[in-house]
Amino acid sequence: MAIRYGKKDNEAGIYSFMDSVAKEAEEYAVNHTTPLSDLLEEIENFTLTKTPYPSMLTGRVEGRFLQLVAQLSSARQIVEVGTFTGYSALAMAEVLPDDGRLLTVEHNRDYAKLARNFFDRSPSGFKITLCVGEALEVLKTLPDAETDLVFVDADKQNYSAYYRESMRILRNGGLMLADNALWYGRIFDPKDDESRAMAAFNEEVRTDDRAEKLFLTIRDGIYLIRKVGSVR
Ligand SMILES: C[S@@+](CC[C@H](N)C(=O)[O-])C[C@H]1O[C@@H](n2cnc3c(N)ncnc32)[C@H](O)[C@@H]1O
Repeated sequence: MAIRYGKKDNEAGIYSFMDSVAKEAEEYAVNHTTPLSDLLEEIENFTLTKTPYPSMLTGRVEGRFLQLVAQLSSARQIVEVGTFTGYSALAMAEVLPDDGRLLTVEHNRDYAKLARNFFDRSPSGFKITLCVGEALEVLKTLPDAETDLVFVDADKQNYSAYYRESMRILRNGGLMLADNALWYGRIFDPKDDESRAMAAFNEEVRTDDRAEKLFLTIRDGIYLIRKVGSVR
């Protein structure tokens, strides 16, 4: 099924990266990428048609990418910051082995309820723990160096703080994926707090010798970071 992206979120609001830069390329990529499970397709359709901010959804290309990264890195312990309707969490959980676990954190109770209902319907739902709360507070409770993969997709002002906590909880060789690293192109000339925070986060990662990094222009940008040194 062909899926069309690029809806404006609201009248006042934000256009997706695809609208302004590469909508056709994005649709082409979607239609040349293996669809995910029926339930993930249902979550995607639900989110695109029934929620006020559909562009928050990662979607098929990024969902498949997250699955591949989890598979190729043989991840067993995954932490996600920003659940929304549960799409990316479930995508990664589906490729985890049965003894793998994914913790996802969401501070909006309504979104958490929607996600939990979807997780309950999935045969992979038992691998997911959904925590309702402030992501930074939850990350601070996690042990050092036991996580294989962190996916950050939430409030932009906290990305640097999420990065520091991720570098603490990741094992050496573990991976962090930071979504919206391009922040709709606003990082090139940041004019607001969120854009400045994203530009500062990208710069912090770029100059951190504890990390190998690859800046990907998939969708709204994904910063792929591999922890290679010990935490100072
Ligand atoms: C871009 S959406 C996540 C999309 C999701 N990863 C997906 O693929 O569908 C960001 C989510 O993070 C949540 N969020 C924002 N700030 C948060 C915080 N400080 N703690 C926990 N959740 C937060 C928002 O409520 C929102 O649901």
